[in-house]
Amino acid sequence: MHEIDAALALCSERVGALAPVAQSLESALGRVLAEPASSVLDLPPFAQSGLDGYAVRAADTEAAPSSLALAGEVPAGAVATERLPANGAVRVFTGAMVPPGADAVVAQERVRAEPGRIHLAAPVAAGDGLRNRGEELAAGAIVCPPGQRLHAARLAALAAAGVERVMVRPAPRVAVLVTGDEVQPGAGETAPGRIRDANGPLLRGWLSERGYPVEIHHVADRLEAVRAHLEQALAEADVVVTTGGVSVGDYDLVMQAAADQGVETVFWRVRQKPGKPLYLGLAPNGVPLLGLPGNPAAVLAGASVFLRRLLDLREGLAVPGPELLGGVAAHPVRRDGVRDGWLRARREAAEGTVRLHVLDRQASHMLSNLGEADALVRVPAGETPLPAGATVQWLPLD
Ligand SMILES: Nc1nc2c(c(=O)[nH]1)N[C@H]1C(S)=C(S)[C@@H](COP(=O)(O)OP(=O)(O)OC[C@H]3O[C@@H](n4cnc5c(N)ncnc54)[C@H](O)[C@@H]3O)O[C@H]1N2
Ligand code: MOO
Repeated sequence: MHEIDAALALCSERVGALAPVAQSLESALGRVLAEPASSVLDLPPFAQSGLDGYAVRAADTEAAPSSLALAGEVPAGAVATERLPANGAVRVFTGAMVPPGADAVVAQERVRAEPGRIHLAAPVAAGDGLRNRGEELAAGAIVCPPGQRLHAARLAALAAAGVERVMVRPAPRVAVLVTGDEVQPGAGETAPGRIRDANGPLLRGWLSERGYPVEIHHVADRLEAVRAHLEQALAEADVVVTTGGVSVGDYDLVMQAAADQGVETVFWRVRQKPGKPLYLGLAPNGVPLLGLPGNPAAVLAGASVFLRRLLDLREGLAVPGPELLGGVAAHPVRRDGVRDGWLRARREAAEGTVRLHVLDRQASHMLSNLGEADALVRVPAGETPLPAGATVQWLPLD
């Protein structure tokens, strides 16, 4: 049996990133950068005013008080072609090009203006109120290193730097095989001996929420059926996930079918609850196969922790998830003596930390506390309950 962190480390060792593709900036939202993205422009691209005011030559204001003749206006977006005359000032606005010869901008609140002239009570220092060309970044400098996910703010930084196309890893396509003859997909009356499918909707939703294309297949508990679906999934998807059929029962066929497809076992069984009989295989074409146990709570924890890691690795993320946050237990927490737990909890923001209220109904086949739960708390195995106030790690479920 593998420790959680050792199993995650095996994922990182064995699972590689997808080949990069070129994409327009607009379509790259949420993708991971595969190559450094460098600025096309000097930033700022020209000497700009940082204020609404007057562009001046600092030396002309040294003998305070001073009086300067107004020599025109440059609104933002216009080109300043005229050189600033001696003892002159040019009206400028925030973001406007500063005329050649000016080396400072004085805020309009600091001058007394009259038609054709401004009066300054105090000298202006060279550089005041100016944004110099290239002072933030020179053209060619790296704006974003590879391995970063392109969220909206990063896209904005790249857009400002004149970047139009980026090399990114494509969103992994995920195939999900929901196994189990007892599982009844879709609507209608539930037949005797059968249960409603929870894992299909869970994984479809979890993946869709995160922007991954997903296909769900329901597969009968027959070796030929599992084999056939697996063969197709491994050929067409970038990550394959199965639910059910990874334990020791006579109808637990996933690992057998995987071996028949030449899939190598990376690990089987992790010291965690839920989700002990978790399986990771690697197909000859590099596609990882994550075998999640059928119990829906094990699927939720398996997606939040292991599927998160696999997707991030396929996308070449520099620091692959899951990203565990810090918090404290709001109450004493009952725990397993042997296996670390992923417990469903309600979180509450409190004085610079997050208090986690671990909920009832934690068994692996139960999902009904998710009406309330919005966090998954990692609780280390232990003989005694974890005391209230103990530091814990947790993951948001939303
Ligand atoms: N003799 C042993 N039996 C079991 C062991 C063991 O070590 N020895 N481990 C238990 C643990 S822990 C888990 S977890 C389960 C995992 O078993 P499988 O991965 O083979 O999953 P299944 O048996 O197919 O299903 C488990 C459970 O989940 C229900 N299920 C399955 N699919 C769905 C679905 N799509 N939606 C809702 N519920 C689903 C299924 O009906 C079962 O109740 O094995 C234990 N057994
Ligand atoms: O590991 Mo299983 O998911 O505990 O019941």
